[in-house]
Amino acid sequence: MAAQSTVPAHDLSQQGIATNAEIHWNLTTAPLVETSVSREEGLLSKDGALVVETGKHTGRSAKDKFTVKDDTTAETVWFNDGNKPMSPEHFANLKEDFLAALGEKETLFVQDLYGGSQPEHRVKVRVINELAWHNLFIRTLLCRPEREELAGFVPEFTIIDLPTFQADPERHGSRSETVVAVNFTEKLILIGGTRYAGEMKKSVFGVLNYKLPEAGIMPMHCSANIGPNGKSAVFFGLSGTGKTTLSADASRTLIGDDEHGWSDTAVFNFEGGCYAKMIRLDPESEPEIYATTKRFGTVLENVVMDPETRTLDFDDNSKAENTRGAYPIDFIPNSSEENLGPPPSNVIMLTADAFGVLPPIAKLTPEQAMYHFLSGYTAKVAGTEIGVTEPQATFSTCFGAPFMPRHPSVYGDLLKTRIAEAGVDVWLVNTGWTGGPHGVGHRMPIKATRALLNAALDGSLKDAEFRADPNFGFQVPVEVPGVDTAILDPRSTWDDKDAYDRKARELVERFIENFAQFADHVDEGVREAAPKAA
Ligand SMILES: Nc1ncnc2c1ncn2[C@@H]1O[C@H](COP(=O)(O)OP(=O)(O)O)[C@@H](O)[C@H]1O
Ligand SMILES: C=C(OP(=O)(O)O)C(=O)O
Ligand SMILES: [Mn+2]
Repeated sequence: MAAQSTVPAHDLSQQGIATNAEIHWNLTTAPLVETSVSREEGLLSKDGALVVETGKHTGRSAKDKFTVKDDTTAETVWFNDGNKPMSPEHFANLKEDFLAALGEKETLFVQDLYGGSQPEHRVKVRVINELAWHNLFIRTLLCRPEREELAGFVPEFTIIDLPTFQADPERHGSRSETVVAVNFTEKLILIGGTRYAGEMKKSVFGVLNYKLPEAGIMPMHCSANIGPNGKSAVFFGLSGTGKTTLSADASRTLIGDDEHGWSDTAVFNFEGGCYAKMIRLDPESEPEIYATTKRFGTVLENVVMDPETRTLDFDDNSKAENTRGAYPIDFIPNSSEENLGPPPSNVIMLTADAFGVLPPIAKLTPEQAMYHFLSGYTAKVAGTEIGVTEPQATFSTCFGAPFMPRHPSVYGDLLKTRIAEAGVDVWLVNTGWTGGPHGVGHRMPIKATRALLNAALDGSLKDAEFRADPNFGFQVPVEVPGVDTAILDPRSTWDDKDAYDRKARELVERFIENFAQFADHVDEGVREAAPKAA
């Protein structure tokens, strides 16, 4: 029995792709799971999740990402070490070899999907996969069109994803056999040499981050949810800072866990699914995410499973530190049906400070908000990017430099306008270390972070007594009901106060050094919002 759905009028041949492969168009979850298992791409867990391995690449290959530099992008893309240029000639070679590889496949899986839940601002994306489980992944992660929309679907962007492709640095201008190449003129993205599925969803993110500012929409690397009072909050943060974990909260309606747009009328999800870290997943502090691991339709990457009993071991990091689970957004019980909410009333900036210097929460002025948004400080936690094996302090502008094709001031100006228009409150939240730096102290308890967030988001925290942080100048609450007062003052949690002061000065120096590149792009108020050197 062939699980075949209608072939869209605009098929691959119309895109210049010639192949004799059997093409599976827009298969739904069940046939994709069946096909993945029958092709031995993965195994079912005892509760029905599909468990797969990604092999060598268990995280994004940030250093292998390229954007074609041509007339479209020369002036609009901010080329730098994280946004590396590729010549049109190298891309042409790469495309030729990708098309040749497609021609030789026996089977291909294609999904037509949307990036973006707000109809006026979404992008139509076609994803062509050689692996059934990759096709299931991207169908799970992006927004799924209604069945009747598929026959007439004409993609704007196309992603060709071939994990078995081996790039050749000489012929393709790549750095290694792995390549993620984005061409904004041809609206084509080529992903080769990696089975880490997250590359696909983050590529669509890059497309929207490029496109939406032209329409005045602020694209954001953030999670988002809606409180019982009907007000939305967004949680900016780099990988590992807690976007996914903290946005899944029984008392709030989830909009999305990773990528959103802020339009005049809404905060809307770019995606239709979530991609959670599974390592050491604790059913008590993350019950909603834990429950998704026991469902048919969830895809688990690199989670270790007993091949006989098919039970999962979330504590085993022998395949990866960055173990992942992909599930549709409605697997989280309290999630928004429309995948969107009203424009945010609160903006949270999450940071996982490995120095243990920043307080667990602070209130920012609009100028401090701009300063911290452009700085994008965190400590990268092991796993999501290759080569990062222990936490390391890093500045990634807009809390998402690898995904932001344009100059940070483009996104900064959008945020500034949005914050001013809506009169939103902005908070900096440290989900990182307390009681000392990484290695001495410990990670902030999730319970404490949640309690502080709830106080900020229900408005009660605004009535607390605040003190100015001596190093950063932002306002830190002195006491919050239900939270251990001691953790509110990071210095008090360190045994060695001199050591704290030294580390704090070191961190301040690093902020100042990093911000120099933005000084000319911001007004005096934002420069004034910087921490002061000793
Ligand atoms: N206080 C905390 N707040 C948020 N996450 C925490 C905290 N302490 C530990 N964690 C862990 O840190 C990780 C955060 O990852 P995740 O929520 O996936 O971040 P992101 O979505 O921003 O990449 C999770 O594994 C979570 O269990
Ligand atoms: C999917 C990713 O996002 P995050 O770690 O922020 O959840 C990633 O960085 O590969
Ligand atoms: Mn996440």
